[in-house]
Amino acid sequence: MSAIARARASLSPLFDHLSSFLTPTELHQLAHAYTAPRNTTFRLNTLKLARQGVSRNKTSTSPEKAEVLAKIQAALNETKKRPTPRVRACPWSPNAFKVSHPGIAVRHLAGLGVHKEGKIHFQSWSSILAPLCLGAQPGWRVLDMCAAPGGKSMMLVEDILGKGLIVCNELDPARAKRLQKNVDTLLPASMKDLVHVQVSDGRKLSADRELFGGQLFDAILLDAPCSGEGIIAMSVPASYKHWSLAWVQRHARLQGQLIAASHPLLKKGGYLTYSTCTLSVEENELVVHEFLKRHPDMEVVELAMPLFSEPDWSSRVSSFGTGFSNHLGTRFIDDMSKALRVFPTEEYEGFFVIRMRKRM
Ligand SMILES: C[S@@+](CC[C@H](N)C(=O)[O-])C[C@H]1O[C@@H](n2cnc3c(N)ncnc32)[C@H](O)[C@@H]1O
Repeated sequence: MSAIARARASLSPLFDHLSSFLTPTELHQLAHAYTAPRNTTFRLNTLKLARQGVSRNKTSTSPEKAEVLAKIQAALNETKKRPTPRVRACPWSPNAFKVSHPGIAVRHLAGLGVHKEGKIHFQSWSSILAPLCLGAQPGWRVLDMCAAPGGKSMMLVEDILGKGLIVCNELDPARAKRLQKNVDTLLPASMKDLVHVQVSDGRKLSADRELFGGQLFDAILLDAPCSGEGIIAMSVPASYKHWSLAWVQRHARLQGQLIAASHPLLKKGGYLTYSTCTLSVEENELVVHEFLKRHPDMEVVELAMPLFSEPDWSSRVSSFGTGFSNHLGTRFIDDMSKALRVFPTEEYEGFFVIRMRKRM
């Protein structure tokens, strides 16, 4: 039996469930993605490059960036892998990269000085998309409702350019400690005051408003706990051993409660970005649909990256597609085609992200 056939056999309830919206070819590609090793990806942490706080695009050709990339390439040259692994740029971000060889894992590069100094952060390209799609601006107060271990929060700090506040909320105290460690490694001392880490249930935050001075937020990132269908790897049984329809439904309920709790915390005119690393419609479009039905003051808007204002954006990157307008007889309200669905491949984890705005 091939590895793909084995994946389909051992995850057959999942494949049956996904067959309500994936074609037979897509299901086959998904099984391939679950079995193939994923390329190691990372981003440059511009906060730790010399000209801290300058916008990420402006640093795209800085000498220090070239120096960091050269150090990583030198380490790759020393590996015995053939063909020699190369650092390759991401098509939609000047500071996201991958290593071209699937045999290079994070552990091969984690000991490098540039990593220990926080100049690079290992993060999936899909994860990098969510804060870019939120589009936080200098001076904003942003709530990251489910923040640990904090890769996305640290990118939000890059966006506010030294002014404003990022409240990083997390339920699990052990994961909040990992988040604090990332704050310590990835932020220069002068920027630590821009981040407030707190341990709290995101569903109860509106009752705890004094925790962050009682003020509302210009933007909220809800990167929700999910069933993780976009990050399954057959070589890591922990990534799929819990999966069941009940597991999907349990997460959908929690996601519905979290997104509802975000609403009273958002300013009028503020942005809410909802994301997951799962594929099920029940945890993505359906959660947003139910939320929008109950909150007519919210509307779906374009994702903040320039790529997504182009009419043909979903055909620009082969893994990218739009959100679904309907599913199993339910026609979703508002414009789900503005949402991004990322299909899992060797390069990308599966992901869903949508941006909404509270009307003025
Ligand atoms: C998808 S992960 C977040 C990843 C994170 N945004 C990042 O980029 O590093 C979801 C997180 O939500 C946390 N979580 C689960 N239930 C929660 C709740 N009720 N309130 C707040 N956080 C919760 C989990 O412990 C987990 O750390």
